Amino acid sequence: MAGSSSSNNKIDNKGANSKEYNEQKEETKEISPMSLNPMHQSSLRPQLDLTRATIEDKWEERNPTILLPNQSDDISHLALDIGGSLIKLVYFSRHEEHSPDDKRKRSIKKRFGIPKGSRRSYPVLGGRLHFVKFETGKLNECLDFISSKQLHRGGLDSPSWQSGTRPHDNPIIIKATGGGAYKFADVFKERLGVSLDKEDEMACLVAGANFLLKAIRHEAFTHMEGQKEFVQIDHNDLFPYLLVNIGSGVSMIKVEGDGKFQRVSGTNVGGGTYWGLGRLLTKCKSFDELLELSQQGDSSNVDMHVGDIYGGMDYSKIGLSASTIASSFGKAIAETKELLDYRPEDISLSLLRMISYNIGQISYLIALRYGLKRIFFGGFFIRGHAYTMDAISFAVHFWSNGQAQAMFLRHEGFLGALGAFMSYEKHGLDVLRAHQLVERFPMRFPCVGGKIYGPRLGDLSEKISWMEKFVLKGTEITAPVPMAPPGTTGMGGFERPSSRGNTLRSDASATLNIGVLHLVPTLEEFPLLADPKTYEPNTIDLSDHSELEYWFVVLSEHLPDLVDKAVASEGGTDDARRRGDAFAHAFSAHLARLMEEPAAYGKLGLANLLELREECLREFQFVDAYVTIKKRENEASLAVLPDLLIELDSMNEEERLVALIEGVLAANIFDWGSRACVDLYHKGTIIEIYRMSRKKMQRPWRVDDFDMFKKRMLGCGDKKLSPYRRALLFVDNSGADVVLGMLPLARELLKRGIEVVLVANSLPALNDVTANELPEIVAEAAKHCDVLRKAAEAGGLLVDAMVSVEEGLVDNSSIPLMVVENGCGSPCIDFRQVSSELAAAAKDADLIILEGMGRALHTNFNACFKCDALKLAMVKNQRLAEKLFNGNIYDCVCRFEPGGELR
Ligand SMILES: Nc1ncnc2c1ncn2[C@@H]1O[C@H](COP(=O)(O)OP(=O)(O)O)[C@@H](O)[C@H]1O
Ligand SMILES: CC(C)(COP(=O)(O)O)[C@@H](O)C(=O)NCCC(=O)O
Ligand SMILES: [Mn+2]
Repeated sequence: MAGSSSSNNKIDNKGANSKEYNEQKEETKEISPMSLNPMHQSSLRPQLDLTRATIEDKWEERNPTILLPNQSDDISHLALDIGGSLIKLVYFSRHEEHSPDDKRKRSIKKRFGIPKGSRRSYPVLGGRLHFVKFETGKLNECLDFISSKQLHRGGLDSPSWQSGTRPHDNPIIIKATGGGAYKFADVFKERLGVSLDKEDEMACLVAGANFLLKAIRHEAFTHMEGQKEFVQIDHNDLFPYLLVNIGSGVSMIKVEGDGKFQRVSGTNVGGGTYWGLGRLLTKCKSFDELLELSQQGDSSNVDMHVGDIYGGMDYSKIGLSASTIASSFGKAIAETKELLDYRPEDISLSLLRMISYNIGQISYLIALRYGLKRIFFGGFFIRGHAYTMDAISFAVHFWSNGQAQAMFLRHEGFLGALGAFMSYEKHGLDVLRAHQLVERFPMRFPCVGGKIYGPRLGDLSEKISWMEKFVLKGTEITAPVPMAPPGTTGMGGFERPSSRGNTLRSDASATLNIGVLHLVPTLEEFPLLADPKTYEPNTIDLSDHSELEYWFVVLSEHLPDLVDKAVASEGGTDDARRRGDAFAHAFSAHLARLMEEPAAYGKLGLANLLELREECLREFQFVDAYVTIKKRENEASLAVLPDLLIELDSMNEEERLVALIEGVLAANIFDWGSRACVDLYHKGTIIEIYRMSRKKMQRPWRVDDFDMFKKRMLGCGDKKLSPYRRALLFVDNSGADVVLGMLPLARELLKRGIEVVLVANSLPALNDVTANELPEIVAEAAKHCDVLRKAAEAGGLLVDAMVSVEEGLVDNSSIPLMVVENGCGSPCIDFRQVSSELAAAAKDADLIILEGMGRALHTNFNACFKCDALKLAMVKNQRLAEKLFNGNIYDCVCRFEPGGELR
């Protein structure tokens, strides 16, 4: 059970000894090679130095990069909110998600004229935002942290820090808000040599809240009776709202727009009251201890209820049931009892309820007074604690007679710090939109049963050795992303919030339910989505617990095989094996956490889970787990491609079109992510399995719109429709899937005069082919096929042709075959966030072909596009087949959906 800190749960961690350790202590990290790269210099400071500025990149006429050689890098990427109880830090680290600017990319850029996003104007893009907090009483720890990471000098990746040269006439200025910005200004100057640039606290809270509500999907949620539900806020219908920030004290702010707000009220009974009174009354040593006590409490031993006054009866005339609290702490008037006669657990719970109800009630009254329909609660008093949120929600619901509802924010306590960070105008964070933000959840703290047992896990080797120590002890590991206690005690009812689990997740780095925010400038919304507002990528929402349980088992069972492949991909060395085992433990821990609290990382769909697995592999430095398999399958498939093309060419056009679609569906069987398929691969060679799969392709398929597609392609009788101009083919797996399935289809489209863009992953995921790998595969295929060769040349895919493209020598009369990356590294695709290449290529496209289970079924099965869409996949999972169309494993889907005016 979590929270049972028996001695075998504890280890001797580096610098942590065998006791629970303060998680905020951080060791100085090594400078990564990436950070030494001058390319990673940030180009901003308060005053831009434009001397000797030059313009880079001749191709980017529209938005050339401006190099500022004399621009130093000493603006801070750190902002602070120093409150009465806690110091909150938001800091930026530069981690550009770099892929080499290769020839393929350059030729695509040239063709589509893709700008480099808004990077130049907003230098904070291309990195990560981190959220950390410290107790104000332990200011030194905070100063040590800043100093160890050199955050006040622009971070460890700042060149000015590495060279040790900082111009003395240019003082370091850090944006700070909260009372401590005044109170501790001298300490910051003395210890770090920085000046705090003070920003108004209320303005920061509002700026932070507005940014989060607009830019982060699933930031706001309701919490009633233990149930968390994310609320999608319409950006155009956000204002006005009431922001209630529950810190040490409470501020209530009426927000009417960006920078348009008024602090309309507040109360001195807040988080400081709970912690302060609670400490005096219970002798607790920490806020978390106090909160944890409340979870074992029974407040009826302390509170006076209506029933206590009315002889066990309800006071129904005015709608008060016997169990309603009539007077918090009212029972303590008994003269016969002293403080020690009360259980600290009961006191803590009573206090928590008293304060939460009081804040909820006042908030509702204020919202009523100012005619505000929405109330958002922030501040660290909430601490992602289910019971606290339920109590506040209950109060709002109770006093408004169900008319109003409380909403909470995932970044609850960081509003002010985020607002202060945004006040660095040149960072341009405020122009960021949801599609440029990706939240990730790396392992950060050694955590067992929800408790932290050591300092922040700095680098990979620390992560691995921590895992190994715990494995040796046979202890259950849970992912070190804290979460709220799960479940309810069943004590529910209207008068008593029910979510009182037995565990309290550690307050690790204060990142309760929040991850690291990646700011990715190159991501865009896919322009062909019919309705971006209602688009939901996930077909399967894992909020149905049985669904989550099923996928938990599927992914857990697949792990040993995945680890074997991953380890082999890195040469099977001891180091790779250690990383592989650590990855397995880390991913299992994520799964276990999500089983307990499905909303811990935001709204969870199957696509998120599959992506988490790929990210977790990358975290343990597995660059491409299926690299060998992919290579082998590509070679085998390329060897039989010429025969297949001859066979296809001998058919009439109708037969050929069926054979091509059949071929795509049959070859989609090569999926190393499917348990059933992997078992199958032991039974024959790739080509044998491919043949077997093709033989079984009898129509009608389970979903069979082929005739509609055929009519659109070939026309009907004398009636011919104008051909498509450009098709985007979202390819899936390496080997037969792409070589024997999608390439022949691409060739047919090219022959019909349709431009083809192959859209592939930016990063590896399972055995999916990547955009980087495709030019070589196409080049091999082109050796046996003139159509492909000419098209690939025109599309700048062949090495010689690439040079010609750069020199402008390519014959533009041929129909081009191009390759673009999709911007993701997952087996699924979320069309809200795709690469700028893909977005640019989509502008003239009038046909989309989505292939494979991940892209066409797990995601986008229900997606609508502005143009025609063909969704092709073989279902390689029994449950999914049953769920989607009452079908069976190996059923095939050929779904054609006319878009735009035809729909
Ligand atoms: N680890 C913690 N230590 C102290 N207080 C905490 C902790 N976690 C949550 N809290 C609660 O959060 C309150 C502070 O919230 P915060 O939003 O940071 O306000 P402030 O800016 O006034 O410090 C505390 O008064 C306490 O109720
Ligand atoms: C990850 C995948 C979606 C990839 O499928 P693909 O897109 O390659 O057709 C698929 O392998 C999958 O759903 N696997 C888990 C289900 C199973 O093992 O049955
Ligand atoms: Mn795949």
